[in-house]
Amino acid sequence: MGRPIITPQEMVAAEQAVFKAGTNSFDVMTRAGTAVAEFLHARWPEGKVQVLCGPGGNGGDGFIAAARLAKLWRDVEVFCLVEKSALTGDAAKAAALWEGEVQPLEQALEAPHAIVLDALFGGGLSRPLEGIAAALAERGGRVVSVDVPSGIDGLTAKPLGPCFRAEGTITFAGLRPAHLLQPGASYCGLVAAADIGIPVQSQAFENSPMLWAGVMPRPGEDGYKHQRGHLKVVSGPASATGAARLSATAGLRAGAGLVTVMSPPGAMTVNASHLTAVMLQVFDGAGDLETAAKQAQVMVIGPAAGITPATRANVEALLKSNARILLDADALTVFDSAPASLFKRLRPHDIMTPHMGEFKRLFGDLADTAVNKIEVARKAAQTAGCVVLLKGADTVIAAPDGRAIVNTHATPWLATAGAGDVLAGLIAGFMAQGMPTLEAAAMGAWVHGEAGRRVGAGLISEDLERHVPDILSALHGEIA
Ligand SMILES: NC(=O)C1=CN([C@@H]2O[C@H](COP(=O)(O)OP(=O)(O)OC[C@H]3O[C@@H](n4cnc5c(N)ncnc54)[C@H](O)[C@@H]3O)[C@@H](O)[C@H]2O)[C@@H](O)CC1
Ligand SMILES: [K+]
Repeated sequence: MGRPIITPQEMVAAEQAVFKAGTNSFDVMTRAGTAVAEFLHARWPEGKVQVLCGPGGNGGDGFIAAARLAKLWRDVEVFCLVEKSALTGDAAKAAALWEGEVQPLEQALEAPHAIVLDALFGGGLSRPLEGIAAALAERGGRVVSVDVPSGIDGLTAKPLGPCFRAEGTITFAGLRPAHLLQPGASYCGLVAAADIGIPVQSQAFENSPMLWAGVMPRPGEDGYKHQRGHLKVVSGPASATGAARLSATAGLRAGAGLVTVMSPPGAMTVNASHLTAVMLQVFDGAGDLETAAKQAQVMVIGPAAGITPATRANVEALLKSNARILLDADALTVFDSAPASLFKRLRPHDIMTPHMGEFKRLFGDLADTAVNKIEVARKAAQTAGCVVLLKGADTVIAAPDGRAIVNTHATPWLATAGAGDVLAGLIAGFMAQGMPTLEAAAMGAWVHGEAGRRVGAGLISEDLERHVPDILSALHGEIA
């Protein structure tokens, strides 16, 4: 299914439910600590391990991991923020399993080691690290963290103050927002989620082909192009046509049967001189677009459309048609003074794909008031009444019904002119073939990220579409 995302608070509730039903909480901690040791030992197999234990459950996992690592013949030293005798509950039971010495945390600063196991605090931390814990966080070195890097708020994905920067993080049951959202994710390194027998339910998932492979569009053996959907992309004026063509070509690569660029009369020549498989149709005003939308499954408007009253009228006309609409860039910005007039027209199967700048123009301070980016996108989707894909290193896609998908399958090289136009085209191309909007957006973000990774350094947006056939072939289990 892809890994579920739960908040630290939801994790506590899930644990409590399982404990209430009779599962022994120390058995669960034992599974957690054992998973920690195995994660560390498998990926960092050599060198002395310095285990830093906090006063609560996170420290408990650390003691169990230390005992297990010693059984695996690892050289281990344990340091604790509090006296062993001050530990209570499961953490005290865990500490009792560690037969070696427990040194005060201060002594860890100078002690020789190769790898640090950071078991100071979990994702529920609510105040900044102080004193020796803060000094250890700032020391650097090779760190493996339990649950989250200590000092990071698992819910908001923000550092509370000084925090550890890990090469790897092992958490339990599902992922926390901090493992995927920035800036927290950049402190986590490689993230594993161990099954410790706590079932979790969530409406938020890490993007993975497993989420949408079942509804991936695929042409039938006896299919023809008209069954694969018609996508139409609205072009800007003569001096700004490239963005629409990037979207259109990506839509064709995504598999839409027919793709048409809708061109203003003055841009026909320049569009015609650059298009081959993509078709071209003239439009002169909003009425023409509304008519054209009757012969389309999906319309894309926004890439270089122009921040003009005409663009606004075009969007309003398209939203009267039965086609699903993808709104990007200028099609969003033209509503910055009257977002409600856009929101009342949008339907649950439409989609907008803003970056943070465009988002803030439409949704104001929502981006700063919601607890994290997943909630930001969720609230925006509810407010706008359509699917919202909020771009970034951590792209969040949310539907009005509360489902959310976080895509981190990407590369910073994608932060370049035109990459968003390609993303819009891919999503619209999948939608044109009948894929539900949320899943089409998740697949679009994933394929886009994978294409970006395959190009790597030096990427320009024109490079992306060439990689789409191999990526789709692999997703369909065919040899490219
Ligand atoms: N039985 C369970 O509940 C399980 C818990 N697990 C582990 O337990 C962790 C959660 O345990 P806890 O809820 O005890 O949380 P923590 O282990 O993060 O410890 C919180 C404790 O630290 C104190 N504290 C908070 N901020 C501090 C600061 N800046 N300086 C000094 N002290 C501070 C708090 O007052 C509280 O006593 C998870 O992260 C996970 O590693 C796992 O073992 C799975 C099972
Ligand atoms: K930790």
